[in-house]
Amino acid sequence: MTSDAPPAETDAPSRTSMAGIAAEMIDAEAERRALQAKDEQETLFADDLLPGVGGGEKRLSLRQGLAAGGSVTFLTLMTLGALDELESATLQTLAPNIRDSFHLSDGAITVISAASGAFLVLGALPMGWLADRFRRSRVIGWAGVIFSAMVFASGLAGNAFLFFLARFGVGIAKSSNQAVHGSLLADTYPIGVRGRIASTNYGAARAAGALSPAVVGGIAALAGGADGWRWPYLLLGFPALAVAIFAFRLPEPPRGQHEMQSVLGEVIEDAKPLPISIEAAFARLMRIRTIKTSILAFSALGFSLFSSGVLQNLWADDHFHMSTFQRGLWGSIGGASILLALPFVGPRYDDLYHREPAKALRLLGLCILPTAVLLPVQWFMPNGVLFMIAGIPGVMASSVAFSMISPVLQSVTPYRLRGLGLALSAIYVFFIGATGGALLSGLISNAYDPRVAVLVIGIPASAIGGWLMIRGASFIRNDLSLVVADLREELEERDRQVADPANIPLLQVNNIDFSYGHVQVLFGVAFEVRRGETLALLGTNGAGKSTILKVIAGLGTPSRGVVRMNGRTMTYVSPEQRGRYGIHLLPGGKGVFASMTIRDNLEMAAFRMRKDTADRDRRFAYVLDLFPDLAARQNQRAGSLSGGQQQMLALAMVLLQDPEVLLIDELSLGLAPVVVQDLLAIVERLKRDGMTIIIVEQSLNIALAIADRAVFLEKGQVRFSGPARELAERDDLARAVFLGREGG
Ligand SMILES: Nc1ncnc2c1ncn2[C@@H]1O[C@H](COP(=O)(O)OP(=O)(O)OP(=O)(O)O)[C@@H](O)[C@H]1O
Repeated sequence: MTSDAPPAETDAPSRTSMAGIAAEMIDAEAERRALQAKDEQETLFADDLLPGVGGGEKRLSLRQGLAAGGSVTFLTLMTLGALDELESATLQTLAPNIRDSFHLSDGAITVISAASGAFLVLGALPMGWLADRFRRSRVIGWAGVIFSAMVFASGLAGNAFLFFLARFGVGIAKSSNQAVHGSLLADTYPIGVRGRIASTNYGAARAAGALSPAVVGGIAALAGGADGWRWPYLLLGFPALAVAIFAFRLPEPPRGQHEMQSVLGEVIEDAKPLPISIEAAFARLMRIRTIKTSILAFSALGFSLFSSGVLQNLWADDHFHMSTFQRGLWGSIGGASILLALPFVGPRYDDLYHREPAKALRLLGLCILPTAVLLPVQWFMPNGVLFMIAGIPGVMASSVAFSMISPVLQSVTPYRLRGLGLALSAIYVFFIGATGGALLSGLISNAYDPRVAVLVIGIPASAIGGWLMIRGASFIRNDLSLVVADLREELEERDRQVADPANIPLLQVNNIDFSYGHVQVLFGVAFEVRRGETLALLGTNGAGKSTILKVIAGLGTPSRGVVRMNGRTMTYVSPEQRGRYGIHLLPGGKGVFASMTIRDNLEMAAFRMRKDTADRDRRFAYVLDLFPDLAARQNQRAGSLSGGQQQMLALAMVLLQDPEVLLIDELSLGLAPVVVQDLLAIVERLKRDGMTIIIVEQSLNIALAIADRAVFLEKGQVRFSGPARELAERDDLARAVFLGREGG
């Protein structure tokens, strides 16, 4: 083997000066920024190519849209949503009766009713996860069954604790509404009617919420007595159960079918999607700028919207001495005005989205913004009637904007992540927005008065919410273009797999962009590895070699692009799950527990196999046979081993996992040549045993000695991909490796 001595000693003087190095770093960063800016600009398709946009798409009436997916899904989910809302208002109306029945304090009943909202947020994540993995009709059905059982249980609860537990169940089950319904609706009905479907659903829920106090109060009064409050719960449980049982039979449409139809003209079905890691999904979703800005906008809006009604009533009572009836009347007029406005916003949103999606989002921003001006006008009104009247336009406009949260998110969320995307928004909007806003309003209102609370929170919240929404509008074209690009890539890949099913790569990365915070370090990285192949990843310092290994292992979520194993998408699969599918990473640096013995290190690594002792023994035998040095000194402390031996132990620990794809970051770094030779011999043996290996190597010679193919990365981009020996002939690239080592 030849030496890796750098051939460019003559470059040394210019590089050794600090100023030279600093200038080089500044240049490199400027180049990276330019690349990042270009990357952000690059993906812009014409409007006509975006899903649900432009002349090629037929305009649909709501009736036509519902007919396309069968109206039964819409009606069932709308009924479930309305029953949820009816139930939500039940506790508010019956709170005094329940308090007396269980001999609770005002504080305790308030906590119990507020807790239901928090449980709703708790349930959103699991519901979203289930929605992205399993038949949504089944998830909705089970959630409905639990909901009705818990509603019955609320009515039957013998004491306050059992009542609290029942509320817990109700809250969790209700979160299906946020996370699962939106996902199923998006895939059942065409893109062009999403706005109208959302506004109709919202209207039905609001109407049910408005009717609830009368219905619930009426039933409780009819039943009479101290336990009269139980009857509304017991009666509500029956229709909820009936609709839930019906929901099991709802059809399950292919995920993303309408985007695919619109963009590709056909539907690609992933019959068995791999489980999605919540962390990875959230990381990806928050990289989509339309999602990030609109979730923040709706959360800001939630800060003022959810507590404004209570504060308004408190002020009307304290300041204008309005009676309960008067306040109730104005509340109903306000609610009715929202119901009257909803039939306009849905069609308008759909219409604008069809023509130019950015305009649809801007419309929502423009609905939110005026509240910032209307609030001070309202809260300085001289009398109660004017105060109530002036409150109507702002709440009406903000509420109709709020009703469009689902269509906005549905449009840009990758179809595999719809459930989790909606869950994410529920967490932000209901927990941070509603609960955070309520807490803050409560604090300020206690310290000063409701007017101060509204002005201090409401004005900035509406201004920020509106501004963010308008800002989000400028991102949507790019984000929809990325949806198009991803779908096209998926179709190409599907066609390739159908045409040549015997030749599906074991591992594939395509179009990978990755950023640390705002700093993008990978730009459209793509390569493949076939079964049994050894691929060397080479490149200059900081080119992104370790980062792409992390992306393959699931330790980093790309902001764009796809990772596939055996042709199946695993971009959002957790690192642990990838380990189960056979992807294992030997990271660079120290990978052993220094204070533990070799044996204990290995035992730790084999923890996952503790139940299957036969498998565990087989793997131990294999690994100890590969590393006789380690086998001979199993009781020695790992920290007392040489660097090379520690590297062997780290490798042994990974090999215990029985990897199908082994990712090695910097096998030879800092090790003596003789140790490197030993390690290479082991890699050769692994190759013979059929293992697929991706190895990051600084040394070109080592890479050439073991790799079948090589990929050369520079500044986050693939500069070369091909047989390893061809890379050796590329003088420019080979030199870059040496210079990179020198410079870094
Ligand atoms: N955790 C991190 N946070 C922020 N930036 C990071 C992080 N890790 C790496 N980077 C940056 O990302 C870029 C790619 O780093 P990476 O470690 O993947 O490169 P590499 O090709 O493996 O380099 P080297 O050979 O020097 O290890 C570099 O500019 C690096 O500074």
